[in-house]
Amino acid sequence: MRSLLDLLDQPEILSILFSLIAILVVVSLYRQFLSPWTATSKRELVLPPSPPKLPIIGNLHKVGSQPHRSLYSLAQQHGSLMLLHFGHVPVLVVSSSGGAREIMKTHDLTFANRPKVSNTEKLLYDGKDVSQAPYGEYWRQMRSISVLHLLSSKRVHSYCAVRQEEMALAIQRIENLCSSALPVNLSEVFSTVTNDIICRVALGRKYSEGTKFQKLLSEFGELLGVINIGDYIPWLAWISHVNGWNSRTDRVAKELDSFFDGVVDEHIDRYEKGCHDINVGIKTEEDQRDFVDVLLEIQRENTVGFPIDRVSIKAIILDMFAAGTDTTYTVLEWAMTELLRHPEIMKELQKEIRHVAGDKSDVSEDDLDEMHYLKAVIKETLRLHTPIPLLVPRISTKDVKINGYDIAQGTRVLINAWAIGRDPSSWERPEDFFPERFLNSSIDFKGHHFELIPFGSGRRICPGIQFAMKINELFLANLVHKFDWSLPGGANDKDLDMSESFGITIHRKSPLIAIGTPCFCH
Ligand code: HEM
Repeated sequence: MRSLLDLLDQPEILSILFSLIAILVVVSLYRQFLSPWTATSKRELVLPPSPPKLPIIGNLHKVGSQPHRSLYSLAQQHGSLMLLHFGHVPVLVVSSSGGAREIMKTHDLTFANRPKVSNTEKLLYDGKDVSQAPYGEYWRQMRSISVLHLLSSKRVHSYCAVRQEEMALAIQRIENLCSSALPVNLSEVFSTVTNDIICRVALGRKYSEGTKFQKLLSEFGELLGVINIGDYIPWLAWISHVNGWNSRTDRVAKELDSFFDGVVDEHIDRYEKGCHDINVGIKTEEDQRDFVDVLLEIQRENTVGFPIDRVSIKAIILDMFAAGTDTTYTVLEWAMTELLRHPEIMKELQKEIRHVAGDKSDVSEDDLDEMHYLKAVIKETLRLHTPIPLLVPRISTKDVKINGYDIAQGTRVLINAWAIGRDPSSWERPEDFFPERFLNSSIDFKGHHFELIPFGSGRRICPGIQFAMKINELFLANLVHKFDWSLPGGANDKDLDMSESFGITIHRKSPLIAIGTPCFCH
């Protein structure tokens, strides 16, 4: 003690001590008032559990090529609300129905925005479409135009004839193959039918370059699923140049853009020539125009209160294809896969459909209301094979507390709907394909039951649910009504390859090939 007092007597030592105290005061004031967390000091923040991270890349190495599966495994160890870091970017991963409710219901407004990533900026016209548009007036107007003129129940009902015609053509193609005892590439049939229906109602006609367009769309879906390292670690952005992702993204964006330019020009030409009635797509009593005609009219008459340019028109049409084709046909693909793996469920479904349809050779849309087992099969498919397993990412627009955890403004949110669909606290025998679970249950997929959210929920819920479901129900019903199905070469149904593709929408990695035998029971 004595020697300490002696030391304090020396003026140099005293001045060093005062400087140290001053530094400590400044640092603690900074931490209190100027650190990024303004409301609370970092010490008091309660953050969700996080797996250990590596320097620079954070947890990116844990994501892998099947993010819904790797994030599911991580959540088993770290919990259903888990904070990861992709490079320097915080990412909240939600894997429980309760957490999803917090994000998409309790705090829906806070999470109503989408994060900006370079792939979607390039591929989706820099957020001028509906799905990536920032939450606000532009998004509201674009979404309501799409709903009013394409996706509302009334509109969807008015395309009934288009669906029936396209389904009849597809069934005819299958019958031709079956009569020559040839296997049917069901994946291709499903994708063509969905694409043709959307083409006819949105663009007014089918396009002969349809196959090329379909290929482009599937490449587009794959690119949307790519994690671009530069979005998370900007100084590593050069990697996407070297590995070719950037040039591939640019090429796909350019080719799709020139396709849609052609479509818009064709519609403008037709309007200028005064041929409003040569539309071969939809013929409803009240309106013979297709969706592009409607968008061009809105542009000409400036009815939304702000100018809509050509880019907005192309973006909104692309959205309908991008969001509507792959997602819809993959449900058919996985439903038929599961039915082929479970012949007893296939038989039960055929029994219901053949009972309701009676002697009729085709199932009509009016028959569908009575087909409860069919609806259960589709729900079970959406639960186990959620088409967009991580939904479409959201971002928090302000600091918020979720289940007691502090979530900072700018945190990206991935909702693992695929994991929620197999959460044992919500589902018995979660890994089994068991449609009966829905027969006496009120659980639906329209965004109110957070155990089953394949279409999301809240303000940004998918507006295409009815559009997709009508196609899926009608086509699946007719397919199993008209044919008995088996695997080629007498393969065992349990051997069916179940590998998943890579991308934002998860479909089968290998196409679904099956043998159809026409059923003459009607
Ligand atoms: C089985 C078929 C489909 C599935 C599983 C599906 C799924 C989804 C999901 C998960 C979202 C994000 C929802 C959220 O953030 O909460 C979404 C958004 C969207 N979907 Fe779908 N979708 C399907 C069919 C369709 C169809 C047929 C269309 C139109 C033709 C469509 C148009 C859109 C649009 C425009 C958005 C963006 C909505 C917004 O951000 O406001 N979808 N969809």
